[in-house]
Amino acid sequence: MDTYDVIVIGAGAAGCVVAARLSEDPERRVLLLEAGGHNKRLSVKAPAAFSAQFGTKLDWEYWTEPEENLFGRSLHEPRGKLMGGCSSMNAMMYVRGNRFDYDSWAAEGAAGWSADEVLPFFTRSEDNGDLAGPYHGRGGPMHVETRDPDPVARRMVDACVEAGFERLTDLNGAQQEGVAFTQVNQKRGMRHDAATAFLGPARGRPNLTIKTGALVHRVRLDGGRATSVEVSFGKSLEQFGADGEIVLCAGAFGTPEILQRSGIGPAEHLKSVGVPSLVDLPAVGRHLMEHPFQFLNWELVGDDIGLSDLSHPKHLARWLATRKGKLTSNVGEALAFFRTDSSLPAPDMELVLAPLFFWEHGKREHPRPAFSIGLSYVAPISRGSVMIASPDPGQKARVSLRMLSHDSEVRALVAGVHKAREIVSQPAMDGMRGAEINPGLWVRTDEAISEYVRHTVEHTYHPACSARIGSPEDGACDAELRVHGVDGLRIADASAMPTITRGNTHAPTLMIGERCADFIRNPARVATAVA
Ligand SMILES: Cc1cc2nc3c(=O)[nH]c(=O)nc-3n(C[C@H](O)[C@H](O)[C@H](O)COP(=O)(O)OP(=O)(O)OC[C@H]3O[C@@H](n4cnc5c(N)ncnc54)[C@H](O)[C@@H]3O)c2cc1C
Repeated sequence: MDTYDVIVIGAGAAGCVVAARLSEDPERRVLLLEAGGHNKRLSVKAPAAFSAQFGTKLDWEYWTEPEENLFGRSLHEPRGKLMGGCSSMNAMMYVRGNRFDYDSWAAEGAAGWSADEVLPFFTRSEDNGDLAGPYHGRGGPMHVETRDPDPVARRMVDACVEAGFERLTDLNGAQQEGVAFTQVNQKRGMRHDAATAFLGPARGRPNLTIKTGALVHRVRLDGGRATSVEVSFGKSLEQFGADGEIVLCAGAFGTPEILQRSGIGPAEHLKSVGVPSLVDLPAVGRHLMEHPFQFLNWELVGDDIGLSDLSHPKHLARWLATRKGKLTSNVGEALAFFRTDSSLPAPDMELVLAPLFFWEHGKREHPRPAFSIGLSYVAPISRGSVMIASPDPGQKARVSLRMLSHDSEVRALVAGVHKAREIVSQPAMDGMRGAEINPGLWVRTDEAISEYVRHTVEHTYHPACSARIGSPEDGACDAELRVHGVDGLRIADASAMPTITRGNTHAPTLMIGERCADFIRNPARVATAVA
């Protein structure tokens, strides 16, 4: 059996950070295991093509169980199965969330995770091409920049300002509330995913071994310590030993799946699916959080057609020749944050402003040019679950979001629909605003909008918190990301978030990866966990 100092499971957003940082020490032998393959594909590199990956072999393609509050609909949760994980599939929006998120984490027991304490781990990763100052980093591995937005997106931002939003340049600075063009993870017109950014400079290191096509079945324990990993490459089964630590970075679905298959999770459930329980941790797979996402679309009239002709071959030709043009769009070109209720401590709604028709994960088309506003409800309270149905790693877990379990969540989305309509009615949109396509003007009353939301709401592709930091009764790991009841096993990915952040989840997950690497590199320096 080949043995390493550290084994990292999953080369997604956080896994790439952990493997790259830990292999900076040439004495540390690091193995990175990834079930998917390489990320050198057009649909990965060309920013606007991200949704072309959905339903392909690059997508784990999770579907939720029928959602009880959404008239029994099952929702598709695409998840990147390739180097970079979802960071190679996402819409590249670089958003850290609100400082209230991190201060709440710390207040609820996650010692060391307050906004001020996590800031250096955000800036350490960052190479911001446009913004500087105390909130931003230069020279880090992950490039961040503001693109040149489409004219339709510019007008949508002007309309937000007319509707009362403050115009900002930085949604990751002192103030999140307002409207700004999106900062994105792109470099020279291409996606800058975590594999490219973090592993690109690390690949040549002799102490870093990367294995793709490596489906991790389970972590093996010996005397309460995680000592090896069982992996299949096609039909052949192999085992790799860890002298030091094993770090789970398989994402909000993959990490609780692997823990449960390893016998670490809710004992009763594990027994019921034929897995011997080794460590009874009820919270593994519970507390799953996700942002509900409601799109609205309008027809676009006048000379500007936004990104509506994106699939025309001339745009691909231009991008291939120059890495410029419409294919560099991340679709969500501008973002606005606001509170649906002024008594809230922080914004609960993120508006994603997109100069094209987007509906059902980009699968639907509209015969005429259009633009969209997506409402991402960033302060949800519903909790779902990720539970394996068998010990077989080829069988995906049962995922339930239990989205919109609380009427207050629907009320917030209804307020968001009213706000989006108010924005679109502003003078800045005159000459551009056509007929409302979805929901359509006949859906007017709060009651009708509520019903419509339950029929059509999706998610923002942000599952999190399914193996979260918390006490052994309520969480999977402590504040230094160590799995409760097991030595030598940590969790570093979106599943570890105590609660979901108010914004997109990629940047916070990179930060979690940075923190995990720091915990492992500097065990004496880090504070003792409280959780
Ligand atoms: C379509 C889409 C759009 C998004 N848009 C944005 C956005 O614009 N901005 C933003 O901030 N966030 C966005 N996100 C969310 C963001 O990308 C994720 O929150 C983030 O990538 C999560 O990182 P992670 O490390 O937790 O998991 P992932 O990045 O999903 O990585 C997990 C890795 O583990 C691997 N893995 C899983 N199971 C196994 C196993 N058994 N064996 C071996 N390997 C395994 C996976 O293949 C994957 O590579 C989006 C996500 C999607 C899918």
